[in-house]
Amino acid sequence: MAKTALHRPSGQGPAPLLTSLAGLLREWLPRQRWFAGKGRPVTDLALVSSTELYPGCLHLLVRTEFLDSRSAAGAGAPPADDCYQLLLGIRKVVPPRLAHAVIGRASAGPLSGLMVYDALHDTRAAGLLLERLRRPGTAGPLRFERDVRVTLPAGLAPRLLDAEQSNSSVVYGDSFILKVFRRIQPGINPDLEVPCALARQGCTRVPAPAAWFRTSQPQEATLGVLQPFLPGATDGWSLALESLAADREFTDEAYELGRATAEVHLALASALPVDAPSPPRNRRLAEAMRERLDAAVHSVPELRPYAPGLRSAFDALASLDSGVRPAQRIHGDLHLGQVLRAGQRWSVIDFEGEPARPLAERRRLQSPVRDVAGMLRSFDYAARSRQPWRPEWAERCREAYCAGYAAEAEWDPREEPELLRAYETDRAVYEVLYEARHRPDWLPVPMAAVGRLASAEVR
Ligand SMILES: Nc1ncnc2c1ncn2[C@@H]1O[C@H](COP(=O)(O)OP(=O)(O)O)[C@@H](O)[C@H]1O
Ligand SMILES: O=P(O)(O)O[C@H]1O[C@H](CO)[C@@H](O[C@H]2O[C@H](CO)[C@@H](O)[C@H](O)[C@H]2O)[C@H](O)[C@H]1O
Repeated sequence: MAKTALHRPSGQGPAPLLTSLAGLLREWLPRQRWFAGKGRPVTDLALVSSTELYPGCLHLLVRTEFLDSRSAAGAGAPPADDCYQLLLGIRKVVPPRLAHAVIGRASAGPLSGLMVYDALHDTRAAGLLLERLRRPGTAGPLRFERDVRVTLPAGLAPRLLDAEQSNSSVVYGDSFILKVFRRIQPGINPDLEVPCALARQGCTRVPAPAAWFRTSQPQEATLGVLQPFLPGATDGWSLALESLAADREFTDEAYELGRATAEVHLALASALPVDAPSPPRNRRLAEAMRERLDAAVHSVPELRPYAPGLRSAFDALASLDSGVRPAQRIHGDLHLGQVLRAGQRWSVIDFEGEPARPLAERRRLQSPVRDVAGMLRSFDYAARSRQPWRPEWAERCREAYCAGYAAEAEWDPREEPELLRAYETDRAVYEVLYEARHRPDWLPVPMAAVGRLASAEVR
């Protein structure tokens, strides 16, 4: 990844503060669910920016450096680095209600002897963050902005979500939810950009951003987005598992979900640029998929025996000379955990894209078939996550989802079999990497799909 100012601090950062925090953070960061360098020790740490949000609460951007022996370059690879957003509380004594949020006691530097904790767990800090968003303005390099047409009441009670997340989210009084991005990359985050564009387009399937904050130093980057909370909503993953446990069909829900996905894609194609299909683009796409597979084989050697079969999916895409959908902005990481159902209606959330990919890549125009493939993989995941495995349940959901999509979009993703297979394969490879890094117990789920896809012919 190209180094940017967010990755390369200017060197004039508040070094004494780092003396207080480096040891604590080096230990604490790799244990966080949202830390992308899982399992790799932090070899170096630097402050990119530090802002006192209010006395006793520091906003930090920190750069972590780690040895990525799993990268395609192997054990001799240069250190990789990431930038993370932290909100740290500093107190002499941490009350018992915040014991679980403690990072440790600083033993040196200006904070010597003081306790440091993750301030997002602190209702006072989370409440003050909402106050900042209610009253647009700046704090050092941070800018707080909002849609002035939305009423943001004062004093909404905050609670930090306890979900398995790539970021951290705080719910305010069941009215709003603030996503605080953890891994920060320069540029506008698609999770702000895309929902704003959809709101302008009048699409109501996606909660519209009500407020957000960003930094302008050392580079422009989105730090957090506040949006309406959908009360009583349940995510698609929980609903699918409930339906499997009760031996119920999920085809009506899958059909509606297909329609909702198509509605969002149509709105995105109107709101943001679209690119005509072309054979060179197919070849470039297939090449990128091959490269990702090679890198994944390096990291997860279990993939190696399947690689030739998986590559054949990418070869089939490369040799297509027509019939591929135009590229447009898409969701980019669509799965059952990214859709919420309240009453009979599906909403779509989390337009960040696959968190491990660079921001520029996530903002690229892509085929909407990629999202369809993501959701198809998710039905398979649900069916395989329980015993007995129910492949026919997943198959019926997949068909219903595509039928719903076709009814709304007026084109059927099943009419693009080479593209669909290539994207499903690419997604399964991503999932193998994701599970190997984050949830090794789940690795057999995408590996089973890899086995199927490697031996599959285009249907
Ligand atoms: N607008 C919303 N209304 C209700 N719940 C939400 C909303 N947005 C997110 N959530 C909840 O927060 C969880 C995490 O949100 P998500 O955007 O997927 O975060 P991350 O990118 O960190 O994974 C979701 O699974 C969902 O349960
Ligand atoms: O954190 P995000 O929601 O942005 O997405 C990441 O984590 C997901 C798991 O929480 C992961 O999704 C995979 O597991 C899901 C079941 O837990 C399954 O429904 C998805 O189909 C499967 O891809 C996702 O890949 C990852 O980017």
